[in-house]
Amino acid sequence: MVKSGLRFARPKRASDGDGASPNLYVANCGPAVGLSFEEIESAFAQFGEVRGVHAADSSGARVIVSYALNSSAQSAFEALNRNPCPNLGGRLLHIRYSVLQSPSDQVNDFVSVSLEASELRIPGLHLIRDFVAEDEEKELLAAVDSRTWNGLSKRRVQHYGYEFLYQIRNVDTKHHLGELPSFVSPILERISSFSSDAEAVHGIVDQLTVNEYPSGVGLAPHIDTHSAFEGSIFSLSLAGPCIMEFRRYSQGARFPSFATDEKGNSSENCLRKALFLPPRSMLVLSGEARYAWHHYIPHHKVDVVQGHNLRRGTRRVSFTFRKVRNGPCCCEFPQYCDSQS
Ligand SMILES: O=C(O)CCC(=O)C(=O)O
Ligand SMILES: [Fe+2]
Repeated sequence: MVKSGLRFARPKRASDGDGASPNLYVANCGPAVGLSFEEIESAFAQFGEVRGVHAADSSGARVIVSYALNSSAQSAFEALNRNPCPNLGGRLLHIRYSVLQSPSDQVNDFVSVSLEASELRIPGLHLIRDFVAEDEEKELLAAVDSRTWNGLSKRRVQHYGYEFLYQIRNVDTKHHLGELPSFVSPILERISSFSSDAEAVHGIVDQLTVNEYPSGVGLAPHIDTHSAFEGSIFSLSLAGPCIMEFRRYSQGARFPSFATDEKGNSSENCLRKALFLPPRSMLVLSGEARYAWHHYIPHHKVDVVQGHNLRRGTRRVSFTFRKVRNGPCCCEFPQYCDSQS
């Protein structure tokens, strides 16, 4: 039985709710690790009446098992926590007591994922599938793999044209690294022929960041700094898929009055929409999509897309092409603009 509509939280402190909750937060357990809700329910039902099994978040690997009685939760906790569970293929479960969140604390971690950019109805957001062919994808990956990667804490990057400095979220304009490498010339040609953006022509896109994300690694919600780049942003996905979430915060972006946790969950209400990015597709962000919406890659190994669990590849490599800005940004979204605040 899968219930939705109720949200449970992992207690903030290990002792919170110990033995005083009928709800267990169970990690390493769920459809993403090959366990159906029915199997989970029947394994936990040995310890008492199970009222429901809920997805704890959109990872597919963490569930809430909700008992009728606290004592059942306690028995299951004592028997199964950090012990291989014989009825679930010997899986080692990590269990904590969970508490029901009050509606004001609830953060909706479930955003339905579209396959088509047009369904999101975000002006300036476009996705072009099969922007490169499979053999070109291999060549592009081989080209960057023969160059030096720079290690960040969870992913690796390469910068061309200008270096992007993560501490200041801006580019070092005084230090030109040279022309973009010749292996991206066909991509630049295609960008200029596909794009209606007059600025986005070959030779005018002058900065490239290549990101390599291992499976399970994402990117914190952000808007690319307005004062750093002008025109459209073009991001080519290679090697593996991911989902990208778009968020429109009412408070603006530069001096946010909200806090986001490591999953990007925010205490402030925002509009959230998500798009599946298949390998070899080109995402184009312009206008409102580029200047007013945060983009975010959740830190998932498995994305739930239209009811299917899609496992990320061992890596996703993206090529993000941008144009370094000359002069301040004069966009129509001053609340998100570092040049205008
Ligand atoms: O990996 C991607 O597609 C997006 C990268 C990105 O948003 C960035 O580098 O600012
Ligand atoms: Fe970005």
